[in-house]
This record gives sequence, C-alpha cells and structure tokens, in this order.
Amino acid sequence: MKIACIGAGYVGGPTMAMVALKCPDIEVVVVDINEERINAWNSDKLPIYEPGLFEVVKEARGRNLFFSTDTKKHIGEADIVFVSVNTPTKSTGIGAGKAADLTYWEGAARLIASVSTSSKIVVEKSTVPVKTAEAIGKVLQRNCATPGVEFEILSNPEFLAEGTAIEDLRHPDRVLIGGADTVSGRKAIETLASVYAHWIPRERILTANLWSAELAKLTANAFLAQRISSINAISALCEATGADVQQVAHAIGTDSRIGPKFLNASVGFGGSCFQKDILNLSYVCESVGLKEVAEYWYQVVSMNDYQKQRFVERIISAMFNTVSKKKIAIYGFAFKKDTGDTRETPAIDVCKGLIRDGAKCSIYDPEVTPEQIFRDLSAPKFEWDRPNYSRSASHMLENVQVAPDATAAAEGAHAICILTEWDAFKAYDYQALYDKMHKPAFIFDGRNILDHAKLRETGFIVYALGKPLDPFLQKNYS
Ligand SMILES: NC(=O)c1ccc[n+]([C@@H]2O[C@H](COP(=O)([O-])OP(=O)(O)OC[C@H]3O[C@@H](n4cnc5c(N)ncnc54)[C@H](O)[C@@H]3O)[C@@H](O)[C@H]2O)c1
Ligand SMILES: O=c1ccn([C@@H]2O[C@H](COP(=O)(O)OP(=O)(O)O[C@H]3O[C@H](CO)[C@@H](O)[C@H](O)[C@H]3O)[C@@H](O)[C@H]2O)c(=O)[nH]1
Repeated sequence: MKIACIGAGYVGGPTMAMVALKCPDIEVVVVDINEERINAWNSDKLPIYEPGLFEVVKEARGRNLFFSTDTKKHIGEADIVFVSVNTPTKSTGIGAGKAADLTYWEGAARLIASVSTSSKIVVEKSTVPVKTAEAIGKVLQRNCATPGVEFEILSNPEFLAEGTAIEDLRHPDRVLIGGADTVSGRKAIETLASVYAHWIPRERILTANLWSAELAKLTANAFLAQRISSINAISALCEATGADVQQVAHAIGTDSRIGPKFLNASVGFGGSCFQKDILNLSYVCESVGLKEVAEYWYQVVSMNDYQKQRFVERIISAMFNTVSKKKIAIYGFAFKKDTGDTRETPAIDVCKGLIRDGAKCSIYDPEVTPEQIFRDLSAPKFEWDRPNYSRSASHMLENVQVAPDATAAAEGAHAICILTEWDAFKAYDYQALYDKMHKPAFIFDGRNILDHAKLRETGFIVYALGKPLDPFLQKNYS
C-alpha cells in the first residue's frame, strides 16, 4: 500500500512520521509546495520543534518515509491520499474574519483529480467546516479525466496537541474515521482503520458518518477552548473578590463530572486551531440560521480577547498608568511551552497592546527566532495561516528587541511578563534579575508558574493572574 500526504506542516509531518514508523509495510510520502520545508524535513534540522519528533523521523526516513516536492508523482501512485493543508480564516470577502478559507483544500482536490489514473481514498486530515466532504467530492469527480476512477472521501480529523504531538499520536484517546454509509464507504473506512490498527487498539478507532466526524473536530476544540474561557472569566472575578483561581479550579476539577484538565487560567489561549475553529463553527451556525448558537460560541473567542486586553490594562495601570519608553521583558512568545509555534499566540496581542502605549518590548523565547517575532508583530491578522507566510519578509520594529537570553531581556527593564509557561522560566535566579531592573520592579505572571511569595520577598511587585491582588496594586491601582 502507498500513502501520500499533501501538506508537510505541524499535522502532516508528525502524523505521517508516526504512520510510517508503525507501518513498515506501507510507503508514506509527504509532499508540499514549500520546497524549503521539504528540504528541512530531509535534514537534521526539522522545520518544527516537537519533543520526540526527530527520533521518530530518523528511524523511518529513507526506509518507508519520504518527503518530496514531486506532488504529481506521489499522489498519482498513492492508494490513500491524506490532505493536511491550511484551512485559514478568510481575511476578505464574504464571511471575512469568520469563515474557513478552503482555497488550499480545493487546490489540493483539483491536484488529486488531475493526476489520478487509479481510484483512491481521499482523507480529510485538515480541520474543515461540516459538509466539506460533499463539496470536495464534486470537485474530484468533475475534474478527473480518467474513466473509471472513483474517489471515496473519509473524514479523519486530527486531535494532536502541539508540544505533546508524538505522545498523542502514539497513544491517542481515539482515532475518528467518518465515511459514507455505503458498501464502498464502509470498505474505505475499514482500509484506513487497518492502517491505524497497526498500533492503536480497535476499540479506540471510532467510526461515524462523514458529517459527524467533521463536526466532532470543531466541537472538540470549541469545548476545550470554552473551558479556558470559562476559567479565565472566573480569574477576573477572583481578582475582584480576593479568591484564588487555582484554588477554585482545583475545587471544581475534583468533581469527576468536571475533571481537572484544561482549567489553567492564562493570559489567553493561542495556537492555530482554537480561535479559527470556533469562528468556523459559529459561521456554520450562522449560515444555517442558528444565530443564538453562533453567538454562544463567538463569546468564547470574545472572552479570550477580553483576557488578553485585561492583562495589558493590568500592566499599564500597575506601572503608574504609563509604560511609555519603559523597557518590558517578555518571557515567552510561543503560544504554549514545548513548541516554537507562534500562530495566534497571546504574546502578539499583549506586545502590540504594550507597544501602542509606548512600551519597549524586549522579547525572549527559547524556540522562536527573531525573524518570526518581527514577522508576527507586523503581519495583518489571519495572514499567518497562508502557505507562504513562513517565507514572507520580516521587518525590524522600532519598539521591539529580541533578546538572546532572559538576563539580557531583563537588563534595565521595569517589568517582566511571563507569557509562555516554559519550564526553564521557573528555574531562573530572580534575585539576580531583580538586581538588574529598575525599581519598583514588576512581574506579571500570565501563566501562574512562578513562586509568587518568594518573588515578593525578593522585592518584586507581583501580579499573578486570578490571584488575590498584591497590596501595592490593590491600594493604588486596581
Ligand atoms: N497544528 C495543529 O496542531 C493541528 C491539529 C489538528 C488539526 N490541524 C488542522 O490541520 C490542517 C493543517 O494544519 P498545520 O498546522 O499542519 O498547518 P501548516 O501550515 O503547518 O501546514 C500546512 C502545509 O500545507 C502546505 N500546502 C498548502 N497548500 C498545498 C498544496 N496545494 N499542495 C501541497 N502543499 C500545500 C503548506 O505549504 C504547509 O506546509 C489545518 O486544517 C489545521 O486546522 C492542525
Ligand atoms: O488549561 C489550559 C490549557 C491550555 N491553555 C492554552 O490553550 C492553548 C491551546 O493549547 P492546547 O490545546 O494544549 O494546544 P493545541 O496544539 O492548540 O491543541 C488544540 O488544538 C489542536 C488543533 O485542532 C487539537 O488537535 C488539540 O486536540 C487541541 O488541544 C494554548 O495557548 C495553551 O496555553 C490554557 O490557557 N489553559
């Protein structure tokens, strides 16, 4: 059996590497239009940072795992074609700022149709609006010139989270396969299930109809993001009342009906999926006339925007209502720890908010390059999810400096903001950092990862998200 995957990104790369690792009898080729990315997959410096990924790629690459730009050849030869291309939020036209832009998906479908001389299973790996399979089916059937070629479309959404992708792929909670309830549909589902069954217990391979599978992906992300917005909403109330959001989260999380995961209050959720997929879900609701349902889910994104804005306002009000010309050290730019991914990271909105008020941001992140930071802070919204974005020019910005390490970022700063929960940030010598800073020296912990009592002993004025306010902040500036 031969598998091709269109799209060598955060999903296509790791997912296909795991398939190849676990299925030595299957040839797996990942293709992409981005030559630089393919070259990186073929090198020792992979295009994405993901713990454990390199070991998996190294074992399978050259054996039965290949990365190539020869899209036509490999798609033409494949029995199963996964499509894992970008499905960004539309930035212009009807549904701008909400609807999914299926340009790249449709382009992939047209490519498959044009090179297919044999029947294929086409697998939706990208996250797509419900009913996409129907549209893609029409594009495939109407554009294939070879008589007798049939396409069976399956929805097989990916649930991996970045930073834990390899573990998630190795031991997924479930694999979901949606397909048509026909003889050929059921046969295609079984073919794909037999691939996953190489390493995943059968009871974890769920099957569903196409629309349920497509909708389950959007719903899963909406529910996960909703938990974060819910606890973040409570974090604001905690600050106003003297409650502690971590104690509240622990108390509710021990209720087995609620559960303890995804209850960490934060400066806001980021990543390429949550916002995009909720906007997409809401837009689908709007499109079918479910205005109230759409508004309900939009509120999850609004609450996230409020949380980022609230954080910026806290910083400015704490620092005597002005950050003009003040250096602020930003620790962490990635949207979460253990990834170099910055797509929709809350750091973008926080830095932009501070810069708008005249602050000078000195940013340090162990995995994000200066070019990426400059590009993110100057790009228009939603541009980051286009195939060419990683190759677009980055521009130096007047009030942004990218520091080589945490000490350089803190040197002469008035404040440190923790925006990503990197483990390394917990181990710093904060006394030494304090000594290098202007006084009063502030710490704004947007992830609640530091030892706040110890920092206060050192002399810092500490703002910890959703925690009782430091008397200094309470008295004058709350
Ligand atoms: N990142 C995640 O954690 C995650 C998890 C689950 C699902 N998803 C979904 O998976 C899809 C891909 O996400 P990603 O994070 O891997 O994106 P990505 O930007 O990292 O990768 C997409 C790749 O597709 C390539 N591409 C686009 N059009 C192409 C074409 N016509 N031919 C060949 N290559 C093409 C791009 O060059 C890019 O390298 C999206 O729909 C996303 O919502 C992402
Ligand atoms: O309690 C929490 C948990 C997460 N986050 C933040 O939420 C965002 C998303 O985190 P996470 O879900 O762990 O990472 P993603 O890689 O975005 O993964 C999500 O999005 C993927 C893309 O669709 C899905 O496949 C995954 O199942 C889903 O978890 C990050 O900014 C986190 O810091 C919090 O603020 N508090």
